[in-house]
Amino acid sequence: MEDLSQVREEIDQIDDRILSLFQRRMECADKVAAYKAAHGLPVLDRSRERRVIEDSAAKVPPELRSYAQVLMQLLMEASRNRQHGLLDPEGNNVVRRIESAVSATPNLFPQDAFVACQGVEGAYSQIACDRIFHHADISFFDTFDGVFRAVEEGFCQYGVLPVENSTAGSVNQVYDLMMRHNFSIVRTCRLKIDHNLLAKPGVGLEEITDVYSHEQAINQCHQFLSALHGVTVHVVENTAIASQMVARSERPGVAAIASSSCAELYGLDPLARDIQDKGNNYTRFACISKDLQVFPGADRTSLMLVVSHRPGALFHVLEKFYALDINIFKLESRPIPDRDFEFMFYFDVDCPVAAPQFKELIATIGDACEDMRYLGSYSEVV
Ligand SMILES: C=C(O[C@@H]1C=C(C(=O)O)C=C[C@H]1O)C(=O)O
Repeated sequence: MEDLSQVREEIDQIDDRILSLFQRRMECADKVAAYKAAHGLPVLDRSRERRVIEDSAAKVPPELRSYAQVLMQLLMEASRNRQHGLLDPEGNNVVRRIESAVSATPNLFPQDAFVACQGVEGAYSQIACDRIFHHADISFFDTFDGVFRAVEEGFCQYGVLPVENSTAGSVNQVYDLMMRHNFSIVRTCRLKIDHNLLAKPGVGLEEITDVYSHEQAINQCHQFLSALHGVTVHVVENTAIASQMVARSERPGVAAIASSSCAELYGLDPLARDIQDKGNNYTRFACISKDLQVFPGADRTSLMLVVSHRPGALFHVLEKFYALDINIFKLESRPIPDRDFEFMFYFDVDCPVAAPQFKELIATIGDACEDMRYLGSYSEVV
C-alpha cells in the first residue's frame, strides 16, 4: 500500500493537468460561442451533447461509466453557461421581461385593490387578503378557476388563492389551474389556521350527525373527526360556505369546520376549538396579478418546468440550483393533462431578484428542461 501523501501528490498533479485542460476546453467553448453568434445558432446543441456523453462512456471501463458521464455533463454545463454569458450578457427574453417589470413596478405594494377570492365572506382567503392589503375590495367567486379568470380578464386587479397547507399538503386544484392560466405571483402570505367546529347556538356536540367543510380543512382535522361517532363528513367548496349552510339549515345536527371569524359572521357557536391535528397548522396563500409586477424586496421565485422523460432529467435541473447555491423550499409535481405520466414541476426557490445568481438561473435553466414558465418573484408576509 502506497503512502497516503504520495497518492495525494499524484492526485494533485493530475488535478493540475485536468485544470489546464479545462481551461483549454473553455477557450474552445469561447470560439464555439463566436461561431454561434456569427451563424445565429443557439448555445445548446442537445445532439452534440448526447454524442459527447455516449463517447465518453465508451472510453472508460464499465465501472467508471456513470462517473465519466456526470463529469462530462458538468463540463458541458460550465461551457454552456460561459457561452450564454458571452453571447447574451443581458440575459434572455425572460430576464429582460423581469428587469423591465422591476423598474416599472411601484415601490410600494398597493394598499387598496380590487381582489378576487374563492368562497364567501369569512373564508380563510379573505383573512389572507386582509393581511396582504390594507383595504381590499373583495369579490367572491364560487371556484378557484373563477378567481384565476377574474384576474386574467381584468375584472379584479389581484386574486388570493391557497397553495399549500403544512398538514394537508398542496392544494392540487390550484396547482392544476396554474397550468391553464396566465398570471404572475406578486406576494405570498403564511397564515396560521385554527379550525373550529361550529354549530347553531344551543346545539350540543352529541347531537351532531353531519359535518361540512372544505376538503383541506377536513384533512387537517382527521383525528378530531375520527373520534366523533356516527357522524357523516361532507365536502363543500369552502369553509365559509359550510358555515353559511349550517346557519341557514333547518336541521340542528349540522356543523361546519371553519375559522372563528365565521362563527361571528354567521351567528354560530364553537362546539370545539383548535380541532386541527397539528397545533402549528399554516396555509400559504399566493396573491396573483395579470401582468408581471416585481415589488422591492422580492426574494422568492416560482417556476414551472417540464423536464424530459429521461434518466437524470430532473437531476440536471436540481444540479443547476445546487451550482448556483439556491435553496429550493418547495417542489411539487402534477400530471400534465393529456400526457401519459408526464409531470409539471413547480419550484419555489429562495433567491433575491437583485442577486447575480438570479439572472444566471433564469437565463440558463431553460437548457436543463424542455419548457420553463416564470411565475413571478415576490416576498412573503406572515
Ligand atoms: C461547446 C458547444 O456548446 C455546448 C456545449 C458543449 C460542450 O461543452 O461540449 C456541447 C454542445 C453545446 O450544447 C458546442 O456546441 O460544441
